Amino acid sequence: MTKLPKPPPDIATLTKPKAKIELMRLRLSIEGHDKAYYQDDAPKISDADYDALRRRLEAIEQKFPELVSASSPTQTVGAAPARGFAKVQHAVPMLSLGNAFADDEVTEFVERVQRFLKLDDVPAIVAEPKIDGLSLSLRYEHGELVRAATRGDGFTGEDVTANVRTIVDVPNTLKGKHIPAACELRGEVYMLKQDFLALNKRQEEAGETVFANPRNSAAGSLRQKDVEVTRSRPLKFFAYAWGEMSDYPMEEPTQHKMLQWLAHAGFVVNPEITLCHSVEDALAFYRRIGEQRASLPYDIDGVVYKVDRLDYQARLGFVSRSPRWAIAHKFAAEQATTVLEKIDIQVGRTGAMTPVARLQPVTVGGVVVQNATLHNEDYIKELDIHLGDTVVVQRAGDVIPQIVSVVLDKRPAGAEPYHFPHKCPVCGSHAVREEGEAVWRCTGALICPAQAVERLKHFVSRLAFDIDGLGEKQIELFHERGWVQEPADIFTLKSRNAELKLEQLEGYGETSVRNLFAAIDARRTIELHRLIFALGIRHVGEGNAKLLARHYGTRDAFLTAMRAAADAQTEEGNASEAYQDLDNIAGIGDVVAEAVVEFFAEERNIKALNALLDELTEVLPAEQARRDTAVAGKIVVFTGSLSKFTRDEAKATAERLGAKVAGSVSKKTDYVVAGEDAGSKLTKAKDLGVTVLTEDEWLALIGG
Ligand SMILES: NC(=O)c1ccc[n+]([C@@H]2O[C@H](COP(=O)([O-])OP(=O)(O)OC[C@H]3O[C@@H](n4cnc5c(N)ncnc54)[C@H](O)[C@@H]3O)[C@@H](O)[C@H]2O)c1
Ligand SMILES: [Zn+2]
Repeated sequence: MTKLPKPPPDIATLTKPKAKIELMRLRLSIEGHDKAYYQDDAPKISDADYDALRRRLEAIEQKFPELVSASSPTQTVGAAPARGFAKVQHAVPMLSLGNAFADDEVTEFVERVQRFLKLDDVPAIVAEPKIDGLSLSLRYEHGELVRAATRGDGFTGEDVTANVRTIVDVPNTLKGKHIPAACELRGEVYMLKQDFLALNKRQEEAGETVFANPRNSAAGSLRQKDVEVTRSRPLKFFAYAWGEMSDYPMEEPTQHKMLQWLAHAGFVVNPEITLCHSVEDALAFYRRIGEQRASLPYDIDGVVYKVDRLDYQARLGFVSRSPRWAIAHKFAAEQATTVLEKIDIQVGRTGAMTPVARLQPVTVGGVVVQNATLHNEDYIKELDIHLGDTVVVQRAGDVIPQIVSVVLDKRPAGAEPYHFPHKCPVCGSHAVREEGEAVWRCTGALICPAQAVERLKHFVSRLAFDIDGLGEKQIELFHERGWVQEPADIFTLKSRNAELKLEQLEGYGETSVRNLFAAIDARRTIELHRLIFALGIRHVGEGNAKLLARHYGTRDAFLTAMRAAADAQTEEGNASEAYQDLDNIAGIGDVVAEAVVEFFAEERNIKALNALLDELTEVLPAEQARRDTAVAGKIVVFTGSLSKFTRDEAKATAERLGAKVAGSVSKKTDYVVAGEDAGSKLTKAKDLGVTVLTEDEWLALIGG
């Protein structure tokens, strides 16, 4: 018996108010996933899970038709064109397809067509593999390609003409005699599985985006702002449809004849496409292609059946978002069962701990799977996973394999439930899970090897230690060589250089090494807020670091208070005076205060911090914000390009004089200081009636 996660409430018993709420929730969720999928080419859930959300939405809307609105996902297609692309209006909309999952839904589709057309016999039906890519419309005028557009929201797509000209399968000029004066020819851009794997490997090595599956990789590659990037990606194209046709290139056109014409005109048409004369034929095609699925060189996610005769298609027409003359018969998610041997915790670059199931290798849809994601602690609890369980693994839509359920009957006697570790497996620091969050995070910000590179990069960044000549690249190199593991190591490079010999590194010489050491030495004196920010404590950005520095004033006052708060921390929480004092700082909330205390409660961090402090000569006390200036207590926004001072300088000065510098304009803003080419912030300031100052006026105001 298979245990399914979270059975949703039964639709039959759903009341209207409850339905309304659930519809709202489903719509928001679907819209979010649509954006991730169509605009960002990076889905967050599997297609099967997404389809389940849609099906539930449809079922509820069917029960309460009065709750269907025009903006419901059941009435719309895809997502609006993304910013950064010119928009193209489709002469004939590009729609979606209705879905069938079971055989009898296909039978019903054909019966519906027959009833609509009043036909006694089953009409001829073209069965086509449903290519898992993205659809593209190509406009030809007098046989020449003039414009290429993505589907977008069905009515308006993105102009990708320049990119499409790099695709070999798309002819620039149509061949043959019967070329319509104007036509929009359509089909699917896709990527071969092997090309997708090779591309991902290259991307991974270069530290670039890795795609979840060939579809996203095709979409991401086509929708590039830089044509050269698209050119470097191996995109392919199958033609299977059209939009506007000024006239048809044949008498009594049919889907099948049109496909042949597309092939003559110079397109690649899928070789598996078959003309069927009965539902049985169509289903046999579905099964045959389903068996071949894993060995086909490209991904397909089902079969599309289309009524062959175009005059029938025209009579059948459309319902909201899809044609009545076609339907997509989807393949079920690919699943298999196997044994979960153990669960490993992977620690990400910012300390997030992700559980990964190690499985006995199993083939799922033609691919060997040994690892599957378990997302987080709650997911494991919900599925009630025990080590040694037999589990159902799914590779739906080819996202990372997931475990969807446990086969309880096969649970070995004495199998232990899994307890999520409260310690980082990489560095041993304690882990915390913040309220309202699903992830556990390692608190060893300063010392955890899994986080080291990210943390060290942060440590030397512009608003932290800002060491000349020590940027992200150098940090990566020094860390890789084992020379710098934690911040203090940066300051001992010089004393270890007899051994390290930095001057022998490629690109370094005596002078650059001398300069680097001088730059490091210069930072042995550092402002308190930079030191606090550099520690990389969760939720402590530049602003919070400044609040803390100003409140405590000196290094010693700060450290003493933090140690006191951390020492007084108990299982039940934080009740100490030191904690209350921290929590009461204006602008510092519970979340920040707790994160700070967690950092100081980890001995390993304290050790690393002390090692760092030993290397520093002086931590400069925070400058107290002044209260006696013209701008004390005022909220200021700087915008446009400033010529008299840099943005950082302007900010530092303003803050020293007691002003608060904000990033965006609101009713609370007192002054907007606008440089050249100030844009929307300036407009907004004018709209809200906020005082706008030039750079000179600002300087006059602060007496500078
Ligand atoms: N995982 C997610 O978060 C997420 C989010 C949104 C959509 N999706 C997935 O996207 C799909 C829904 O998107 P959709 O609205 O594009 O519908 P669809 O993919 O179900 O069907 C329409 C599309 O099929 C394609 N197609 C491929 N071969 C075809 C052929 N031979 N003839 C006609 N069309 C063909 C066309 O591009 C067409 O636009 C579902 O599979 C869904 O699971 C997933
Ligand atoms: Zn760790």
